[in-house]
Amino acid sequence: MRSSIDNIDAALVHLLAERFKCTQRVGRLKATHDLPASDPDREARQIERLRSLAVESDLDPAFAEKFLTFIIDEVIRHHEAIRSA
Ligand SMILES: C=C(O[C@@H]1C=C(C(=O)O)C=C[C@H]1O)C(=O)O
Repeated sequence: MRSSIDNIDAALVHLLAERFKCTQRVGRLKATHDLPASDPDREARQIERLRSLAVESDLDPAFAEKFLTFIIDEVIRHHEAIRSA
């Protein structure tokens, strides 16, 4: 069991690293085109989507929302840092 948990944790880190590579590119585009760091409509759509995927997968939707919000907050922090660099 623990070796599967280790593999899953490694996959999560790799997936997050890929996601942050994409969001860093979005952050650079936003800074270039003078767009705001955060897009609340997109965030709300993503949160709703992830909540319903969580329900389908038998994962607590409140946890899925908390997890995504945690990641998005970090992305916005990166976008603001890119903007003020
Ligand atoms: C990555 C973006 O920037 C922000 C981060 C988001 C995310 O991490 O999913 C979503 C919306 C934005 O607030 C974007 O606008 O697509």
